Amino acid sequence: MLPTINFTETNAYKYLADHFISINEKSLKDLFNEDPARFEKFSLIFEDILLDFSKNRMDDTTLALLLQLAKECKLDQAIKAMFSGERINQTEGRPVLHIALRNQSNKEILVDGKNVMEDVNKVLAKMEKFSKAIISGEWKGYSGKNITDVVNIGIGGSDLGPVMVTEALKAYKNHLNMHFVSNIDGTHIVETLKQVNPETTLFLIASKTFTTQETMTNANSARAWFLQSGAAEKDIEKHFAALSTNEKDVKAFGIDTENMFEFWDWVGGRYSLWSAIGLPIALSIGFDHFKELLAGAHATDQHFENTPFDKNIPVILALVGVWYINFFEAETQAILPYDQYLHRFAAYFQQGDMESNGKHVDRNGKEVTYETGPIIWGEPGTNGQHAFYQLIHQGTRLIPCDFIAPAQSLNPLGQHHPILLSNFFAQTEALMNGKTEEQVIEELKKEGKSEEEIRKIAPFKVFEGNRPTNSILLKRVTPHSLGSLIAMYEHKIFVQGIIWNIFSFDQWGVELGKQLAKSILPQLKDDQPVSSHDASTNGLINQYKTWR
Ligand SMILES: O=P(O)(O)OC[C@H]1O[C@H](O)[C@H](O)[C@@H](O)[C@@H]1O
Repeated sequence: MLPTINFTETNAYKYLADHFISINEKSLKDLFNEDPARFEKFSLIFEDILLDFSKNRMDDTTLALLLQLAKECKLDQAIKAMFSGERINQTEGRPVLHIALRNQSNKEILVDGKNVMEDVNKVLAKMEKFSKAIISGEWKGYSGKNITDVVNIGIGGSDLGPVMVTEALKAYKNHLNMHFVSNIDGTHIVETLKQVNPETTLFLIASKTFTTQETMTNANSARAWFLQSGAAEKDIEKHFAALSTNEKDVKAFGIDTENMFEFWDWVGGRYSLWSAIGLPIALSIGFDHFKELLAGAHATDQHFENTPFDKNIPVILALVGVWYINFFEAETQAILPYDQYLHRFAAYFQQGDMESNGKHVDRNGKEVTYETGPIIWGEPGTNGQHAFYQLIHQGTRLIPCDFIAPAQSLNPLGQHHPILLSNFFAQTEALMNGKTEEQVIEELKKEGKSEEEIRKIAPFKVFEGNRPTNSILLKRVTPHSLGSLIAMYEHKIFVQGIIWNIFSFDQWGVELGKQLAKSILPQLKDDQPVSSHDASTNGLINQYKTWR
């Protein structure tokens, strides 16, 4: 069982609330001037990843109090509960064991007296054999040709992780063309099927439940297309595989369980890229690289489990986030990777974070009286700079940002990488230091502007600065470092959920819309006007009926 402590009733919270008043008056510039050792104190290196959290609006006291908060919320107990396989997803009665999927130490993890590592290793071995057969061409399509294209059909956690990782690790990719179909909009599957040949295409039907409407509809359309293109029922076994926990429905769909890659209810959808759901990753970059991804995540797991909180990267990331969300009242968190390969990283953690911690009821079943999960957003640098950074620099909101960049480029081309990184370094410096009115006036004078012109324009050119950032500098994007980085964010989300006293591993909030869609669908069959909804919904449905 997880602790059920209301963090606003801890001593640390009360001290933090007082302490906030004095910190809020200080600028980041002051904090750096006051403490020459600030960078050394407020940065951590883990393997080839440096976290610099020194450009945050906090000092030694803040950190000490935040660490005390973690202690008072019994974070240590919660970490132990997760790693030991306790059913910490209490609202669904399940353990939370994505850490087992990448447990390269193979240390036993027991659930109901059974070591889950046996099943995990069995499926990994099956994934290895299968991916090797497909990649090498030993596995043939129904007409004897090699597989050239893989179409993953899944949505949410059965899509976002594999998409993000295959994009992030494109530099490690083999000859297989990867396609991902998620949206129920027929356009997605139709446009994808235009690009592939049934004789050389492998479809992966990825769904934890194997009941998700979008995925099953897309899967059935893919199956129909395959059969209409000249293949026979018996050929399905060469071209369709399932990644799921639901053996019964996989069989009913017509997929041989030989081609089923299993995972278990203790793997949350948004934490499933390490499981059979990662098969498209293994196919795209090869199984050995997939294992390195798991090893990177495992290294972070060990760091998270065993490192004192003051040196523990996920814990620090989480506490700094809590500081902004609950004291500075920051509503959003930007994730800004300065790496084109990481272009889906923020989108991935929109699900990871917002589906986990977008909760308004605490672990006692009571309405919370404080903010929980932030709104996660972001785009890769430098594109974001030319789009929305204006608001981050000069808008009225405080937006904590995580800047992420690799020191080494996987595509060193002329001056591209130094230019990219000069922007990465410049942005966090600019956000911290800003530009004073005196500096603006000085610059305008140098440009030869008149007193009158200077007076008019100067206020608009001032940057107040004092805007907080984390910088995460990786040596290089590799399967290992990416695995580590993803796991850092996963555990950050876990820590925040513990502090906020919420359940991070269910997602009841997505159910209501699904339920209503199911009841609306039959009403769309005929042209009879509907009147059973509110006036707005009736009006929209009836207009649709006249226009379709
Ligand atoms: O993998 P599936 O069972 O098809 O689920 C796909 C997705 O749909 C659900 O609505 C949940 O919100 C997600 O957490 C999940 O990843």
